[in-house]
Amino acid sequence: MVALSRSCLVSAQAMEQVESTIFAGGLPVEALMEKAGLRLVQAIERDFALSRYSRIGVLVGPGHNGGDALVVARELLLAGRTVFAYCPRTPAKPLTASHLRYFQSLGGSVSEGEALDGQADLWIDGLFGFGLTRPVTSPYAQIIDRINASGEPIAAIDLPSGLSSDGAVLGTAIRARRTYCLGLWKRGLWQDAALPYLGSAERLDLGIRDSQIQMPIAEHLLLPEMARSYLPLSRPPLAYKYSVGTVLAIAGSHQYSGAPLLVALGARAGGPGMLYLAVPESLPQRLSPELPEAIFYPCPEAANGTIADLPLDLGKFDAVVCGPGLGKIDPKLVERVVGETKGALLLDADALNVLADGLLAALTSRRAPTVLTPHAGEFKRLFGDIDLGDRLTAASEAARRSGAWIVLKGARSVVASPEGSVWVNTGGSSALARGGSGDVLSGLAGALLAQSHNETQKAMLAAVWWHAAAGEWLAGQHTVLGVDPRTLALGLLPFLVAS
Ligand SMILES: NC(=O)C1=CN([C@@H]2O[C@H](COP(=O)(O)OP(=O)(O)OC[C@H]3O[C@@H](n4cnc5c(N)ncnc54)[C@H](O)[C@@H]3O)[C@@H](O)[C@H]2O)[C@@H](O)CC1
Ligand SMILES: [K+]
Repeated sequence: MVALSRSCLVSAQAMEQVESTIFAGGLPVEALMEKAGLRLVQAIERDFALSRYSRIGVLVGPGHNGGDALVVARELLLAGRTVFAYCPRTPAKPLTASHLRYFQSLGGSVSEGEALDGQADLWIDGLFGFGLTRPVTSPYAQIIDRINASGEPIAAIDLPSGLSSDGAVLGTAIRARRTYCLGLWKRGLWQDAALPYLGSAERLDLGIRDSQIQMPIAEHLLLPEMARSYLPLSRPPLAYKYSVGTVLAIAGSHQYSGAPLLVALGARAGGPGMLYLAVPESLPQRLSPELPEAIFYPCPEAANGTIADLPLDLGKFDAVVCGPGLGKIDPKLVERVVGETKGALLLDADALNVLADGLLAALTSRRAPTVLTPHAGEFKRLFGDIDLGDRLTAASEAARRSGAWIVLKGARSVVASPEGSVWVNTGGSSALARGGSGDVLSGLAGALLAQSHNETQKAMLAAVWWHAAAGEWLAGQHTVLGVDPRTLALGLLPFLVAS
């Protein structure tokens, strides 16, 4: 079991509660600040070859984030580095003020209003942490914009200043090279909106024990080691093809005649016992050479090249994937799929669009797990009144309303369970921002769902992690331009073997 402190995502308020538990337990705030500062110095020395920098500028804000920064500045000074503190306002918090005095007592130089340009070739951002409560204004906004514009690397303490701990960018924000989050992950760092500011992020452990995290935690990082531990799904020695998962994909149209192949290749990597494809009748002869193992249901076609009927029993599959490339299919067909599928049902792409209004009502009658995999556009059509500014809350609210699992795809995909848990994927690459990547995910997820006997959490967390991590891995080999959906699907298993 992964320690809660490693995976949990907290708001500023939750962090304050944890810190008050720590202080009430007897640790002085000064000690925690000193510990944070020393952890920061270690990490900064590890990540930045400090001897390469001629002048290190430490931005000191009015609160304890500034206090952390001054501990770092003092330790760098004592290590013989050329460092100065830039402190635009007298510190509001006494502890920060005393660290400023001590830094100066050691001969540390402090500057206030001078122009910043060219003053340093490495900046450490201690302006604001999780105490930021309103958009940054003068003089901080100008300082942030000038430092960003300088192009010099910035190491951010706890959060890039200007980013709220819930993820909203309040005005302007530091664009960090590296962000060192203290103690527990602040949830805002994992909203897509934070990505341009975060740089690469690391959590610095401050020795917070799970017992000190007393509030219920609903939001977690989808830690790679946790998702990886789910794969490959266990397979009993006495398996036979029908016992290890049967998955049906309902996909494709004349316009999107390749979608069924992408879904099937994604499913294949997931290792289902049987793979079935319900596609427009003109497609099988093109698809079957690539998919010798697939069993086809050729479906009558409508005038617009979409599936016009589904001549099959939808109740006999462990999992059904419906949506990729369906085009403007008759909504009644999707309603039939929702009504007649007895196993796990994953709805993606056009199945989501076509049912936008009627979908949610239809889902409530289902007993087996349902998974919706919208990207932001599909999400807006389905849940238009839910604000996507906070993707974690949005996915969770949609899951609660629909009673379905929600995979809100994006730079960092969010998985939300109907019971209220949320996971944010840590990986991902813009290499996957291509039509068809989602088809591969739907197929892979469907194959894992077919074998997971209602352990939907395992199947979905494994699928989302696997798909994104494989994409990153492949981008390393083919560049971000070279991960077309077919390369991705064919790379899923080689990635898993290598990881
Ligand atoms: N509380 C603690 O014991 C510890 C806190 N830590 C550090 O302290 C930070 C939290 O410290 P604080 O709660 O003092 O707050 P911050 O240092 O994050 O914010 C500074 C102060 O700025 C003020 N402020 C908020 N928004 C502003 C705005 N837009 N313009 C101007 N001023 C604004 C607030 O009054 C706040 O107290 C954490 O992010 C972390 O870096 C760590 O040292 C660990 C120990
Ligand atoms: K900061």
